[in-house]
Amino acid sequence: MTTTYTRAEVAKHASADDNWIIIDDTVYDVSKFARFHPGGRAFIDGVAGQDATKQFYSFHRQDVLRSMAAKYAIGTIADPPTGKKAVVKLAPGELSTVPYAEPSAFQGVPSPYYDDSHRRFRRDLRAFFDTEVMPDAVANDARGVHPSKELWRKLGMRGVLACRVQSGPWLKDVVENCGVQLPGGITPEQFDPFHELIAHEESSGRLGVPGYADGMGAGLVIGLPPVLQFGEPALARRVGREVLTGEKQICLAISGPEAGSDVAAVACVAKLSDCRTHYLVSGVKKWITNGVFSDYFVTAVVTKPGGRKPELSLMLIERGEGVDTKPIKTSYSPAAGTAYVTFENAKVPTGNVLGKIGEGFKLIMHNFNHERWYIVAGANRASRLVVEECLKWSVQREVFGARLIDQPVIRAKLARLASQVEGVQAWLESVTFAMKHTTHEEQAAMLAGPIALLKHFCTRVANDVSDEACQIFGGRAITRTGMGQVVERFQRSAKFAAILGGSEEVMADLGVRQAMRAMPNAKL
Ligand code: HEM
Repeated sequence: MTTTYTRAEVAKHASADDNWIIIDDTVYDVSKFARFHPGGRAFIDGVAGQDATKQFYSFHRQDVLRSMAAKYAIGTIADPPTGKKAVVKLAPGELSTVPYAEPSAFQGVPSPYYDDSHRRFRRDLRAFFDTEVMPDAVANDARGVHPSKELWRKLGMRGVLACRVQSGPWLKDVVENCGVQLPGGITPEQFDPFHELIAHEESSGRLGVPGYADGMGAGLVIGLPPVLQFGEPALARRVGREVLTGEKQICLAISGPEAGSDVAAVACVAKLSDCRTHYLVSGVKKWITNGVFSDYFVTAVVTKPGGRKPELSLMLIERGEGVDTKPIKTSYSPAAGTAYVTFENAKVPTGNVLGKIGEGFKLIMHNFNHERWYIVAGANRASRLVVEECLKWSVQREVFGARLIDQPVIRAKLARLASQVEGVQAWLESVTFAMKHTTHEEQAAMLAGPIALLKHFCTRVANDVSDEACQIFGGRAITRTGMGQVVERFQRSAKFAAILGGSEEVMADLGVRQAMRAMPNAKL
């Protein structure tokens, strides 16, 4: 497409049968397209021979140019308009320059937390997701198609999966023995909780496709750590390698229809066989993210029933005879693979017990702080994306003769949303710094309360972001395609983070109860 045209030349093609238009600096011949235009031909005919940039951005997202419009492009414009800023088009891997669209450290603001390795790491991950994932993610999210096996392998070999579980010897193992390369060329020794934070932000909330993004590893982030930390060494190495290279998939199966967040009420039972070589597991698990396509289920089972305090254990169950999964329809995409899992005398070798029999509750609790921290990373990044959408839309949408951004009421909403998202981010980074410099035991003692309150704060903020973004986008926020699609997907899924990993109410209560433990006999 090397041909260039002047505006005067384009203006000669100004009829319904011979219709050229300009969008940004590109010339499109839309003569044939007009009658297929989803918005009707009148709009297209109405701008024949003209620069339709402003009208185009009133009704379409930029990706329509990359997809549908591309085949009608015939050249570029020789005389771009003077005095106007060109519309920004980010290349894969480039970060947004819209204010508040990225954590401030990635918009040039000095930060004590990040160095060059983190910047390289984020850009490399962004480029990977922009080129390998985003082209299909929106369509697959809508169709409910979860990430393909090929994509999983790429996520594995490009180190994305390995960077989403807590650091440990497994990272070095898959780099040295399985050919996994970490994003941005970082080494396992360099990897720290800030790299992991970035990996969660880039792999989930930033993508704007919540169901599809959860389908790309939510089960792994919470399911694999107990195997790596508490599995027999040979089992941990085998499963760790298979899952981190993207060959196999794993999920965490704790909650059941009888027990939502009440872990002690789990009714899935494991009975030791007479020959004592295996357990037979029977019971049901519900809301198991990635369960539909997982090969492994890290499952909480009752090994000794006993009223309110049954003996709980954790086991790795492999898909096979006696294991059945079916999809649950949730308010976000089936691409997440949310499952109803049934075990019927599923045979589990005793070597697949994680930790010791009876340690289930302790093992589940072991990773709860990390799980909540990861949920905040993804959820706040999703809120931030919606703030970016709101900022862009407020500037491009004109109504009652003025831009939305010219209305004080809109500016007040934007101020509140941006401040809240930045507030969560600042606290999240300070907690991440503390995680980097403390042992697991110190984190349990010092950070359990703050992380619970942070999660509560983050999901309250997401609720506000969802609410206000809907008001800013109006009818477009409840329309699955077109301008408001990111907001529409967000408001259908923002509540997820307020429920899973400990509900908002439980988080608030836990945070205050933890504070009371440390409360001195202080008086006014
Ligand atoms: C090559 C140029 C164009 C292409 C490929 C195109 C494509 C589309 C597509 C795919 C939609 C469906 C909405 C969506 O999913 O985003 C749409 C809707 C629409 N388009 Fe276009 N369009 C073009 C140019 C224009 C222009 C220049 C105008 C106005 C002058 C326009 C006005 C509209 C309107 C009013 C709608 C309906 C929006 C709504 O439902 O709210 N289009 N167009």
